[in-house]
Amino acid sequence: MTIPEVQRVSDHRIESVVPLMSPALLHHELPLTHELSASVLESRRQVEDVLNGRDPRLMVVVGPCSVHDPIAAAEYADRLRDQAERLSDDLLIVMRVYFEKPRSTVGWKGLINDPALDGTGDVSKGLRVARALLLQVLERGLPVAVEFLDPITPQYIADTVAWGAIGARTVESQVHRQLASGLSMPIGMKNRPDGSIGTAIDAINAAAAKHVFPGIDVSGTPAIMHTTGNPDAHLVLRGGKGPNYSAEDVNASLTLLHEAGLPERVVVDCSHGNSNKDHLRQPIVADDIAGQLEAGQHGIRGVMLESFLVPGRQDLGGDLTYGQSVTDACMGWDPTVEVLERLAAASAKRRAS
Ligand SMILES: O=C[C@H](O)[C@H](O)COP(=O)(O)O
Ligand SMILES: C=C(OP(=O)(O)O)C(=O)O
Repeated sequence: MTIPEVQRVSDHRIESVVPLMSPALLHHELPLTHELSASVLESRRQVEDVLNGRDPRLMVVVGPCSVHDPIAAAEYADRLRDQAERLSDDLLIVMRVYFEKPRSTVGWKGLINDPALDGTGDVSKGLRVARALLLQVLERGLPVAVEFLDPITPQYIADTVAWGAIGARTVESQVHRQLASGLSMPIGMKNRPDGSIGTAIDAINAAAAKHVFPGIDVSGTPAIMHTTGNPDAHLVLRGGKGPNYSAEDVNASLTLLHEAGLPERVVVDCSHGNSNKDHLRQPIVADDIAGQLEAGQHGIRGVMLESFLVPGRQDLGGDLTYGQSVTDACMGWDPTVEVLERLAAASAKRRAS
């Protein structure tokens, strides 16, 4: 067989192949210092304590739907740090620093995949920019949340993460469940976009088990990963065809978890299917959840909010408004502070009861 024939057989639909640095090289360029490692470990411990009911606070995962401008994200982190400190008796605030966007069909896939926002796909630059921002957020004293979408990228960034999500579109995927079984932090399993909670419960069980699968190690070498299983995978209610945040929905989910022999704990996402992607509805959802906390609902261990400096969303393409989402619509800063205060007061009341 001639070389051109071999190429036709193997790379028929590959346009080009561009080398990528190894995770170890990126860690070398942008190291997690000893101090920051200690802070990640401490944040993970706090997240685990909240999820396991040893810490009565409410976890709030809050931040932009996606990061497209690291400068605006760093400004957001500055503001959020002040709130996290101020409300720390009642809330464990974790910043959404989401770089990987799962698309229903096609669309911008996030800053790691396409840091220039124009489809040129400079993944090397994307990983560098992402890791640099993650370190900046940690330096501000905030724990970090991401969605894990690509099975290769965790080796580049997961050492900085205190809470991870497997999204609604990938929660049924064996690849993602295996990945979750080996990740070092608690993982939220979202209900499927059609509302299926059983699929997320299957994912929690699958992630708790040991797995063996092919992956890459930190040097970038193909490796067979043997995982221990992740005991801290948990359900995230994000709504489906309709919302699923009501007291009845939460109780029904807790019952399903109980019947599956799993800890009765949920995180409720105020955005996505629970707000019908209308950012103005997120405070309404959060207020309902606050009411449930005040009524003594201990199964709700966390809340997710999509929030940025400027409310709403914009399309990529033209001149961009600083601090506004380019994916789903986000709450603006002032309503975010009001929602955090409402949730903090409800968390305090629940603790007192
Ligand atoms: O969180 C963001 C979006 O909801 C998710 O990436 C799916 O977006 P899409 O349906 O617009 O592709
Ligand atoms: C994509 C997200 O959520 P979901 O998987 O629930 O759609 C997200 O939180 O950014």
